[in-house]
Amino acid sequence: MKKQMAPMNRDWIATARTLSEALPYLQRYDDAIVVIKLGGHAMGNDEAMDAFARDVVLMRQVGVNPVVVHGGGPMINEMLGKLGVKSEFVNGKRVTDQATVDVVEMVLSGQVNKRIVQAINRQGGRAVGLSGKDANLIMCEQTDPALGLVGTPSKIDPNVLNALFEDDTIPVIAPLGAGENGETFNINGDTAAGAIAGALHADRLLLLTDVDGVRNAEGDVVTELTAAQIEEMTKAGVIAGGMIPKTQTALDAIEAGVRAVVILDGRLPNCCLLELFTDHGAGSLIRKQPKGA
Ligand SMILES: Nc1ncnc2c1ncn2[C@@H]1O[C@H](COP(=O)(O)OP(=O)(O)O)[C@@H](O)[C@H]1O
Ligand SMILES: CC(=O)N[C@@H](CCC(=O)OP(=O)(O)O)C(=O)O
Repeated sequence: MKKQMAPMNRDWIATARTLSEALPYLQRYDDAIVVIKLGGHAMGNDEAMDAFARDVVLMRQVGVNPVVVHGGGPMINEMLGKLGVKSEFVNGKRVTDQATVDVVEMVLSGQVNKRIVQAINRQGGRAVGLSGKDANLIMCEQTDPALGLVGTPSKIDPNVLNALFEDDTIPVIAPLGAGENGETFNINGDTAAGAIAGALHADRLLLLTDVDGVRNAEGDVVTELTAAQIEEMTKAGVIAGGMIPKTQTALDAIEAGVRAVVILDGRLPNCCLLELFTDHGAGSLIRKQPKGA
């Protein structure tokens, strides 16, 4: 039985000096599913990666089922540059031909995925890396012929994830998907995370990025955003660039049954724990509004 996540009544991160001191304050969040999208810009040095991995392991220890979906745009750019392959983005998506997708798969599934898996395992967790191609996790359709091998998830089979949860294992997913005709599709990391969270009816989707939340025209972070506000701010150009697919992913995920989505700064130490286990949370929260709100 899935339990509802309740906020903690005390800010144990601020008050507890050690983990053992903090543990009695933690409720058990049995079977809550939290999908965390770690963007390439939010991935820091080895120390920051270890801190992220510790957060993920601690989540598992208190009974949450974390699922990590990662990006790696800057790492793909670096490798494409080294190989002399030119690349361009249209509406936040990389135009992807066969040579590009080969590099994307090598970098995401090989390099970035294994770095995260190893970091979690070094912190005492049990992580397994996979991409959307494994066990037909993400089947894709072509998003737009003009973008080439960019995919939109058309069918998610979460069985492999449920088996991993049962086995106390943390899935780490690279955003690539399989096509009906054997193609490998490149999926935007936010889109892949939203689709996985939707299929799992996750309790939370955390989109970790390089800003502390969605900012309004005055530059202040909006702590809770409605669909109407997102629409208005996007029309006004206040939500722009990479924040457009993120807020759109959030709205789609809520529609698909995710309880809440939070856009927050992944570079902040303990950002996931601050968001999940403190009263004040972090970043910008988007959740289903009651009818008529
Ligand atoms: N209203 C807004 N609030 C916050 N950031 C915004 C806003 N509009 C545009 N942005 C931009 O969106 C960026 C995050 O998107 P992106 O660079 O694609 O993130 P990531 O690489 O983490 O997926 C921010 O760094 C910021 O420059
Ligand atoms: C289709 C598309 O654009 N795919 C992305 C996949 C990686 C990604 O999303 O990385 P970040 O989360 O770090 O931006 C790309 O090729 O860069």
